[in-house]
Amino acid sequence: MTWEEYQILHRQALEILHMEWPQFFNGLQVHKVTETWQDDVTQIPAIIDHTALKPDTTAYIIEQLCREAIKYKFYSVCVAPCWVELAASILRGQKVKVCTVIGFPHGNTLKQVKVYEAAEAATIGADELDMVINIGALKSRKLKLVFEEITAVRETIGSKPILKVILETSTLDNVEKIIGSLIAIRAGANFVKTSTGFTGGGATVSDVRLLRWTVGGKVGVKASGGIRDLETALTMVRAGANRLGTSSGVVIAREFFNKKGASL
Ligand SMILES: O=C[C@H](O)COP(=O)(O)O
Repeated sequence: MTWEEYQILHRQALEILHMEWPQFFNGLQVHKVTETWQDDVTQIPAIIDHTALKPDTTAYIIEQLCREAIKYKFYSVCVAPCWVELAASILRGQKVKVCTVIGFPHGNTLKQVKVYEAAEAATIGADELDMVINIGALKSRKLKLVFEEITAVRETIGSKPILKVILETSTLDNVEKIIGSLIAIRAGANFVKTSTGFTGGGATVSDVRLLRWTVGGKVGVKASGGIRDLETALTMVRAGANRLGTSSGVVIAREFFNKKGASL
């Protein structure tokens, strides 16, 4: 997609937001969209959320995930809520953060359930929460519902835990991706994130670029789902990602350190 094509989609998204929900624009500061994005690609492991979210993940896998995160200096481990306490206890005193998921993977549970899950997760040690947006509501243009859910989570957890909103981009058209991102920013999200890795498609370069163009430089973009090697990781960062979610972190980190000729 070219910059000109993007701008047409951005205008369409704003028109839909205005039509469906005029109050959305009260106080909204639409940032000046910048065409280019550059980030530091020299520290790939340090922006990886080292992820194990499969239903059959065991305590042993979580312990191993935490050990790997310390060894390769990943940003965080991303685990299901039931493993937050264990991960937090292993990582106490370490730089590696604990990230968990809310309303995962489908995003179609009740708002109250997401709020409760987020509050509990933060209490037991989660530093970062990756919350799945209500995809069906977004596609039905029930935009207030989408917004209220993210706002409710943000207000409940307070300002400290990092809140990432998973859009599940492979299920959305481009205008929906822009609308979802604008709502997420307005509701206080710190990041927009492409995918759960559980519903078919994962991160694509064009989606990452589109999200970066939409959120500007102050909000993060996490690319996730299907990132299996260093080249893909680098491509995502060049497109605008400043965080990567992947269950292939060790493969990517080994490639990275081999290439740099650095020892751990
Ligand atoms: O949130 C991150 C994803 O679940 C990771 O997906 P992946 O297993 O395709 O790397």
